[in-house]
Amino acid sequence: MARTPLIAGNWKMNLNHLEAIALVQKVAFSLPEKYLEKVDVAFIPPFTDIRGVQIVIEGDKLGFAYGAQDVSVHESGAYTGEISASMLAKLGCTYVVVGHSERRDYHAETDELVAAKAAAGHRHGLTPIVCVGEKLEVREAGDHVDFVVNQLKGSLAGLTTAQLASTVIAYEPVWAIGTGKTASAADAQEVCAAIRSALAELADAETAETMRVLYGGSVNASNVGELLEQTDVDGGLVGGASLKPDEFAQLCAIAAGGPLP
Ligand SMILES: O=C[C@H](O)COP(=O)(O)O
Repeated sequence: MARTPLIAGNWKMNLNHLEAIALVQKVAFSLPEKYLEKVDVAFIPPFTDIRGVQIVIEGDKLGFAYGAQDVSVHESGAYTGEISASMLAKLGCTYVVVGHSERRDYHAETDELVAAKAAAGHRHGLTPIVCVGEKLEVREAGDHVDFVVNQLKGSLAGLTTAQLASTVIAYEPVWAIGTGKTASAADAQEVCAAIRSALAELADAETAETMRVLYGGSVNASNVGELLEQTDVDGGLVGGASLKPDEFAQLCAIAAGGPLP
């Protein structure tokens, strides 16, 4: 089954709304539209940038998707500082990232909360990008596959097969995030394959074959090609390199099968 690769640029807490518009325009200028027939490209900006990103993408009819970095489990009400899935859907978001390791670490997010956020996204037609990944000590102990599979099962608990079918998984080893240390392509493949097997148990083999499993952690234009050659790696959740428009455009072009001219 051929899965269209997805490259999602997670800007984290970078770029104000004016810088956001400029970055999307620069990527659009550098990346000819024909590449978007072979790769799905999404921007995941801070909440305050989403409206601007929507306006430039819709106004210029750009073939990009966009989404948010987090979502509330609640529908509405007295939850100061939170953003609901219905608000994101109304802004035209396709994706919402849930369970990023920075949320798990700095905001004590549990698997249970991550699963509830994924469910909240699904209630409003958003595609959750559910992040999982082990810390260095877990990998050094050789427990990374078991750890990630358990974390995955907890973070998807309660989702139906239909919801799983429209969920994206991102494997991000924590030790590779923002460190310049990428997992080797073989390491990424090992865990992404284990994730797909677990998805086959949670849903069924056919559904698991259609689901996209991304790798994240120091992905750049130089290593994305080898990562995407792996059978079970279907794209990248890109942090630092997504803030550099020329590099991000090149990275997307490589994911589409050929570098920019
Ligand atoms: O969400 C993106 C990841 O945390 C990867 O970030 P990075 O590419 O800066 O390592």
